[in-house]
Amino acid sequence: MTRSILVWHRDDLRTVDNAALAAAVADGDPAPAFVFDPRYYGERSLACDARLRFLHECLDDLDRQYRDRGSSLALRTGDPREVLWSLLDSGVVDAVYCNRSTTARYGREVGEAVRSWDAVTTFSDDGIRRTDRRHRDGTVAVDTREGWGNGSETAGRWQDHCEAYFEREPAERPAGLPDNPVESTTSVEAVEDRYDVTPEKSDVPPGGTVAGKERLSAFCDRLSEYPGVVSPPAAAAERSSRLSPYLAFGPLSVRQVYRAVEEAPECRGRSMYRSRLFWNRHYSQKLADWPGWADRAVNPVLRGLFRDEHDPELVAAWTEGRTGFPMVDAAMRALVETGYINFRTRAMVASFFHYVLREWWRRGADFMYRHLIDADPAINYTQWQSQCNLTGVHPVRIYDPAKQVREYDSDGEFVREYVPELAPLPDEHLAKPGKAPLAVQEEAGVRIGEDYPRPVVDFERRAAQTRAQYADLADRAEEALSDARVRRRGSFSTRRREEGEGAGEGNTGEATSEGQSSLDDF
Ligand SMILES: Cc1cc2nc3c(=O)[nH]c(=O)nc-3n(C[C@H](O)[C@H](O)[C@H](O)COP(=O)(O)OP(=O)(O)OC[C@H]3O[C@@H](n4cnc5c(N)ncnc54)[C@H](O)[C@@H]3O)c2cc1C
Repeated sequence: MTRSILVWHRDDLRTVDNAALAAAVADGDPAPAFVFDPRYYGERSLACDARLRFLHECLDDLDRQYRDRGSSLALRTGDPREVLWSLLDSGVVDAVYCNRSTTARYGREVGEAVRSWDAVTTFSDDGIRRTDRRHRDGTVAVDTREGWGNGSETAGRWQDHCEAYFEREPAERPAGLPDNPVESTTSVEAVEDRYDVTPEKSDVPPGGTVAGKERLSAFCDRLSEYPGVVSPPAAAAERSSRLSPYLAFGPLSVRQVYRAVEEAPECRGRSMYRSRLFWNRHYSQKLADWPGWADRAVNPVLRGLFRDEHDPELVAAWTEGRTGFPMVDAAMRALVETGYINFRTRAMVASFFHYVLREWWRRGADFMYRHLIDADPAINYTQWQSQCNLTGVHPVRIYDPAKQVREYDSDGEFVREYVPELAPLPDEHLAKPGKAPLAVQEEAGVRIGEDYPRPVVDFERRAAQTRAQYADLADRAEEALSDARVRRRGSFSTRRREEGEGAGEGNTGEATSEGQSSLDDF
């Protein structure tokens, strides 16, 4: 008798390049399903409504793909462990197939529980090395990045593994499918009504494979522009790929994007972009190796840093974009209004939160995670830890927000869009509006201290205080790295450490955020 195989979709919302679906087609009758978990909805959820809407659009699109082939996407609500167990237990399906998802906290707990059942088969055709052999503390027993970049014979093994993934032919979309024996007990509309999903963000891209493919094809046509648009925040919002939410929810796979980009004419933009797709896989690998990334500092000496100094007023000024530092405020308002800011700007606000406001990184990382449409635990939390040097191997890079305005928004396009109260000021005063002479303020009709706040902290003083504190901790942090497991978690790049990345830009200790410009630069 043909086996009925439930294909459990999570962050793989596509029918092409889907190993679990392809295997279900080969082994029986696929029954595709998605389970809305109430944990991701409501006040305490770490997903904003705009991200939930993006997910819902992806589900509508996935359902259309299945319907075009004679099936449909079954929708259920509840704890996936209970929903899937009851479908297996009642005999509606005989087995569950799913792709491995690299996540943390609750999502990982659910995934691991389901994966342990005999009736469940998991697939990991995603460039991530999973050994699943674990130490007692949950870390992998085999170093998946063994030999990486250290000149040994095994150097580059992870890179080879990842490259092989990119080069392998992806599974094709199934042609025709049987009826889905799993009935939907809910709908996207019912879930939106029940949890009052009312997105307030603007300029959010539409979800789904069709929209993702259109975006990918338009981006491939302008790949040569990429190096020039990736850093300035206004240009990046308009002209960088903006494919990250599609990669996070999976209406497009990283491999599909990689292969489309490989077909474009060779140019610097193409190789830069290709590197970023490796970074995407690299950070997933880091989280797969150690799920603790989302919760605690890699280096035990730096754990809990600034946690007790918490100042709710400062955190509110940061989240609401009223710190008195125009680039930080524009960035935070852009994040909340649109769910997107580019890499450099994310790095700057993270660095500002931790080093300058001297706040515990997790509060900032969770806030950003909630608002990003492309929120990916593997990238967000590892990036926060690296920007805040919680590994003990990175330089303390403190971005000067005024310098960011001068270098990446010199015509004030980004600051004026998100901090309109500063718009009438001449360009040269947008970096430090408090320094604008009173006559200039008067002529522009902008009073700093009334229409726009003065800086909430003394940047130089706080930056110096933090640098001194990190210097004090340096020896102990270095010592903690003698524990092989800690060192391995923090091992982004031996090369970067040797070359002292971050010493550039006038010895301010500020790194270029494009420091990772090649595959060796992890
Ligand atoms: C503090 C911080 C938090 C971040 N959180 C996330 C997150 O939750 N989700 C997320 O997708 N990206 C995150 N990034 C990485 C990066 O900022 C975004 O991937 C990028 O801005 C998305 O825009 P894009 O699609 O136009 O990127 P492009 O510049 O067009 O890059 C293409 C793709 O490459 C990948 N990529 C780019 N930069 C990185 C990077 N540094 N690390 C890993 N992958 C990368 C992304 O998948 C991206 O879609 C974070 C960066 C920082 C500094």
